[in-house]
Amino acid sequence: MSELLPIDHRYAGEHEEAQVSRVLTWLSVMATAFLIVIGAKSWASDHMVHAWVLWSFAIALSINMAYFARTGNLAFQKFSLLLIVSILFAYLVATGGESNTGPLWLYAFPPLLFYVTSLRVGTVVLVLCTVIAFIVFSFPELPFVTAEYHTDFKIRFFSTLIFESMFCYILEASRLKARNELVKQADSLEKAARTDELTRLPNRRDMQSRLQMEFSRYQRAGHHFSIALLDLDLFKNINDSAGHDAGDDVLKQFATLAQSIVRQTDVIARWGGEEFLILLPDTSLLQALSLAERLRSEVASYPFEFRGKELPVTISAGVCTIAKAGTLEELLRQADANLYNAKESGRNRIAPRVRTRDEPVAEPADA
Ligand SMILES: Nc1nc2c(ncn2[C@@H]2O[C@H](COP(=O)(O)OP(=O)(O)OP(=O)(O)O)[C@@H](O)[C@H]2O)c(=O)[nH]1
Repeated sequence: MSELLPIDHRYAGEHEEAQVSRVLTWLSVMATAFLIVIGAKSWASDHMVHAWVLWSFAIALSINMAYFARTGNLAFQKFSLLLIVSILFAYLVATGGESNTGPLWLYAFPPLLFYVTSLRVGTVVLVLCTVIAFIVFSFPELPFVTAEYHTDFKIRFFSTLIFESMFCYILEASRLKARNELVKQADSLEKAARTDELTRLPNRRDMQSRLQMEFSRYQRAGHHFSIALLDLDLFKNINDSAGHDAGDDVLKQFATLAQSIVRQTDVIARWGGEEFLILLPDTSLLQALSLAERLRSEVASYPFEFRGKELPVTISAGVCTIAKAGTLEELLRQADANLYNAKESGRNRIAPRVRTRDEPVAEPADA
């Protein structure tokens, strides 16, 4: 039974990754520039150690950018950027930076963290950072802590940081929800654009892209494939005698029957009107003829009916293999010509003719 092609979001995913990586690169460039300038300011104020520490972080960020430009490893870029920024913030909180304003830079962390990681990882890292900041604030006598903060500042700092973190969480959660909603909508639109509304089979557009893919596979690796172009015989008579609804229902019944007969790897699509096309990957002409013949005979003996009334349904088919055609256009043209021959020879048959038990026949020249 054929399935619709799975929607490929790899392109969208890659596009998103590229965008994240661009944002991270720009943030790294800006942070490096800030660190150089603030480091220079500290140098000018005779805070040599602080200046050198800030420049070291600027160097670390530059190395991270250069490494990413060389390897393109986004996961590593994210991880090392977060690590550098976390250590920088820990340093700023512990030393107070310039005039005890270092902790203020921590406000830049929540949006960056949620953007770069997930909501869960971001929350865990933020809680950890808050705990570390709390320890530094509470125990100024710790060996690596040189700054002391006013109680008022500590209370305001924590409450605003927690408020900002929650706000960023909510914003990121709604951004992700909207994004997932859009992806879902794009998914169903894409599916609808590739599905025939009446039979729920892949439509002509979908089949054309599958044919193109199969043809590329044939050109690349020499995998042969065949097609069978099917047409319901004298379908107009069904519409005329039993009504358009009956015709529609017959098309649906035929689609279900045909899907149950073709292999999992074969694809049957509604090619248009009462015409269907089966794509048979890795299938020779003889195998394709045998499948088409089986389908023809199953259809001829299947009790199609509409509102209790039995309807006589048969199909004709033109089969062709890529080995005999060379190009997709020629393949379709030959299958169509064979279908025409099948109709001309009396319908309810396959062309080129296949040898049956009770009717041994030679293959025609156009096979
Ligand atoms: N009910 C219904 N009829 C359709 C649909 N699509 C095409 N048709 C009808 O299919 C009929 C095709 O008629 P023709 O092209 O004359 O072919 P045919 O009667 O099948 O005769 P042969 O192909 O020569 O065997 C037309 O009457 C179309 O209106 C559909 O979706 N539903």
